[in-house]
Amino acid sequence: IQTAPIAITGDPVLYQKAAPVIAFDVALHNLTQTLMATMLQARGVGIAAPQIGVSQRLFIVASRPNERYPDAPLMEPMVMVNPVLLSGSSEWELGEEGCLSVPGKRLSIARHLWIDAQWQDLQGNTHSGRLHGFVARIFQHELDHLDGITLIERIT
Ligand SMILES: O=C(O)C[C@@H](Cc1ccccc1)C(=O)SCC(=O)c1ccccc1
Ligand SMILES: [Zn+2]
Repeated sequence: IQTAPIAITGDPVLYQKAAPVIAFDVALHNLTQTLMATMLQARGVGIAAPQIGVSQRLFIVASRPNERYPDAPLMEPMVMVNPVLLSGSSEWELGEEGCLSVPGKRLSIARHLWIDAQWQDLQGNTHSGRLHGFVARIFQHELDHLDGITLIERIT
């Protein structure tokens, strides 16, 4: 399966608002496979389509325990199409984040403790649910990518 180069700070695609996915076709499946392979190769816990130069509203959340979040859940990677943050907890939590598009940086970012999210799967079915902790953090980080926001913009 093909991997793709990851766009890094300065690449205009990272600062655009991504377009909604409308075709749940074989092209979307192929894009998702490339996205997944690229994330796994880069050993990320998430990745958004704009990070491989595709300005579409699609990302993957793939939490696993790691040195910064040892109690993070090990989860099957979740493909989220046209994701929406419906509401977020009033409590925020500071946590260390990295970004595959901002190599070598670890920044402390405030995120909602939990969020109510809605998204579509690759078949176009709509799902919704409450995400907590590290999974909620990854979702919020990836959603920023779909809105042209990277860690650097979050800090400033
Ligand atoms: O740039 C990305 O979207 C991937 C990013 C996702 C992310 C990491 C940490 C918090 C929120 C979102 C990464 O996977 S960075 C590299 C990494 O594997 C990692 C970094 C910090 C903590 C745990 C993992
Ligand atoms: Zn990132």
